[in-house]
Amino acid sequence: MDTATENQAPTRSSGLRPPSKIQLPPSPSRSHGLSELTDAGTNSRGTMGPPVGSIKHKPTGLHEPPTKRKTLQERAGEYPSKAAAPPSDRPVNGVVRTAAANSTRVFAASTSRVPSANPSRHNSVSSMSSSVGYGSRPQTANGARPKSAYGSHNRSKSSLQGSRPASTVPQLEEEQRFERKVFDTESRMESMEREFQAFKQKMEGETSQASDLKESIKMLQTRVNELEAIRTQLMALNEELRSDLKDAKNYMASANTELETVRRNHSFEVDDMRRKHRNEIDDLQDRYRKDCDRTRKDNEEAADKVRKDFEAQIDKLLKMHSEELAEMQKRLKNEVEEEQSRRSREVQELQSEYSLKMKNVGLEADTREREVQNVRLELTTVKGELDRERSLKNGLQSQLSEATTHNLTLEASNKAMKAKIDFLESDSQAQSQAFNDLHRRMQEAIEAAEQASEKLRQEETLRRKLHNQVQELKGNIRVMCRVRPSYADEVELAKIAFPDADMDSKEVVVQGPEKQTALGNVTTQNYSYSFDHVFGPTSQNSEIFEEISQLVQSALDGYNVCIFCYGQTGSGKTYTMSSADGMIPRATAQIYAEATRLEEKGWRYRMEGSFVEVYNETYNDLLGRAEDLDKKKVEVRHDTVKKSTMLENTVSVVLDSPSRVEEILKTADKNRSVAATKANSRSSRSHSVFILKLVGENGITGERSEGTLNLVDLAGSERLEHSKAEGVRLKETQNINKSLSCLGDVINALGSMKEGAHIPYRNSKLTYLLQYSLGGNSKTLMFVMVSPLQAHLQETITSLKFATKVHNTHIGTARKQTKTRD
Ligand SMILES: Nc1ncnc2c1ncn2[C@@H]1O[C@H](COP(=O)(O)OP(=O)(O)OP(=O)(O)O)[C@@H](O)[C@H]1O
Repeated sequence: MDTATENQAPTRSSGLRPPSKIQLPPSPSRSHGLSELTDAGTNSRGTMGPPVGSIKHKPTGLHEPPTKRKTLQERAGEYPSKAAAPPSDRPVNGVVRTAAANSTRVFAASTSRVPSANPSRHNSVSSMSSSVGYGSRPQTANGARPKSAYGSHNRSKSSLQGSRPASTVPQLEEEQRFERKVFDTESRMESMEREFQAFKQKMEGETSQASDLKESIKMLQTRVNELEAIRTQLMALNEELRSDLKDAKNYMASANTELETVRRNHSFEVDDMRRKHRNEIDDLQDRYRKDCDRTRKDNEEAADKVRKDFEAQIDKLLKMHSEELAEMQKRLKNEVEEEQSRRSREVQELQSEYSLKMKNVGLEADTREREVQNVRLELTTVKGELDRERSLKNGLQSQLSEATTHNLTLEASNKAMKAKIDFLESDSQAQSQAFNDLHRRMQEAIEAAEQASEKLRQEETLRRKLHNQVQELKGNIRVMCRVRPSYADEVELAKIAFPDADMDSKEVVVQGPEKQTALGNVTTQNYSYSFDHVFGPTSQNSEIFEEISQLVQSALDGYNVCIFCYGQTGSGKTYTMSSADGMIPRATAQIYAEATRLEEKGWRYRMEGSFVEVYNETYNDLLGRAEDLDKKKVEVRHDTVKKSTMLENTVSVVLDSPSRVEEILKTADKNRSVAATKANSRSSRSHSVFILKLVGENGITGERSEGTLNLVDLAGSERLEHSKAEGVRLKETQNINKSLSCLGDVINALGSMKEGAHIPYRNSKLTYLLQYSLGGNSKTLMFVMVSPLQAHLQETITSLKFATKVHNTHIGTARKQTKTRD
């Protein structure tokens, strides 16, 4: 309601000076007439937010009611326009109606009320209204106010009742009082006028503020418009950016596709390179090994031959020489002896003859002298005979000188013989010189052979290193798959394909079971798996061994190696592992051969084999007595420092010949078959672990290596719900499943291993036993065995999934357990 309407009401009812003269300035905070502006201000704030402090309610100096004030319109309706007020349910109007109904009474009360020292604004307006209300009374002299109006007011009642005139004097008093009151009222009106002027000024100030506000609202609206324009621009920009983003996303997607293609190509290339590299390394190794063997053999043969030739030649020469010498000496000696004896015999004969003749001559001379005495005549005859005798003596003397000459000749020939002996002896020196020469050359040949051996030793060390690098390149956990052949009576076969059998042989595709779709169509799904190698049904154990022989070599080189066969019952685990030409006999045969070969390089190996089974989460010694099975407590101890495992209460066999392995396998088989009478086919229900400890020492280089080869034939992996086992079988199956799942957990944990992460080895006896043969310090190979039967299809798919999980696991680098002697 506008102020005009507000001011008309009292005029109509009272006839006093119309309060319409009082131009109530609009005030947003105090006046009801300004409530619209206030509302507008509030609205503008509501839409624009709090723009300026000027919009805040300012204290006016007037007292404000603690409660919500009535609008001017409401106030106007209180008295004069009560009849015109539209009926309304609103509480304000109700108040207005109540006020209108009691207006007479209210105004009467107001006249007697002294302006409060602390009037509310309501009161101030009331007082203004009351003045108006008071003025509205009929200006009669008697002031005949409705009695009820006074009577209804307690406070007024007492004062007015007591002063009510009963005659003219009191009427005069009443008029005087009335005039006084009129005077009071006028003076109050004046003061109110002043107050109103002040108020008006204030309101004008407020109005200017409001116009400022409007100005600022306008500015704000302009700003809003600007902002709106900016928003539109931004929206457009946003659109552009969005389309750019879309383009970028498209570009990213195409780039990603390209990248993916490039990456795939790259990975193909890397795979190809790796494969090529591996093949080259294998070829090189083979060639190198063959070359080494050939060189070594050639060297050895050449050295042997030369040595033997020399020795034979020397022996022969020495023999010939000594024989010849002995013979010549013997001959010479005989000749000399013979000649000497003959000469001495001759000299003796001549001497004896001469002495005899001299004796005879002396006797004859005696006889002659006696005869001279007797027969002087015969003296001349005797003299002639004497001359003859003298010439004979000369002849004999010449014979003696001849014999002496002959003796001298013999001596000369003896000397010549001696010279010949000397000569022969000097020839022997030449020969011994030749012998020395030969010896020296032989020494040189031996030295060369030793150098070649040393080179071979160095190359063996290099080979070990290269071998390990190759193994590391292949990864420390490898997974291979083998599908066993079917038998004649096995007719319902699963569809298993080997797409790359002619190339790498790494993939196997299994056609899944038939499924019916919602539309009733029967569909099948192909499951493709990829491993390090896939062996088809025609593969032989020898081919399998070719793939693992390098791991066996690693065990000799000082690594822990674990090879295990995983798969359901009847899939070929035992056939692969422990049959007559399975991995265990082949591995031990290779180890023997290799250990023997390494002997010439200074290595001496000690091999010890144990065979244990894990049945129902208990260890059993398969090399002990059959009756001790399930009774004797086998303990597994770990040396955490040396990172090795010891078995207590088990028989360990020193393997000093390949035939010992056969014995071990037979004993284990016998023990298991004895136990099988108690719990069906024991081999299918337990894990068997063949443990071969290899300790090598090199006397030349001082190296020492300790490796372990674990060959594990796991229990059948069929699922519980599929096996429908009960009783003992149920317990067996539960234990098998638990240990197999623990094995998976351990491999999983090793794959995702962070430094110091917990590996749950202790969760099963199997993983506890293999603690140091799985993981960082070992090389692991898993064979997943597959049955070709359709009936086993689900188990086959489960096994292949498990194997894929293992295949995707990367286990840290293996460490060699090699020590160097102090
Ligand atoms: N590659 C193969 N070539 C020929 N015969 C095989 C082959 N693999 C397995 N067999 C035969 O299949 C049968 C089951 O094999 P095997 O006993 O090795 O299975 P398994 O997985 O060890 O079973 P279990 O878990 O019961 O010990 C045997 O008769 C075995 O001779």
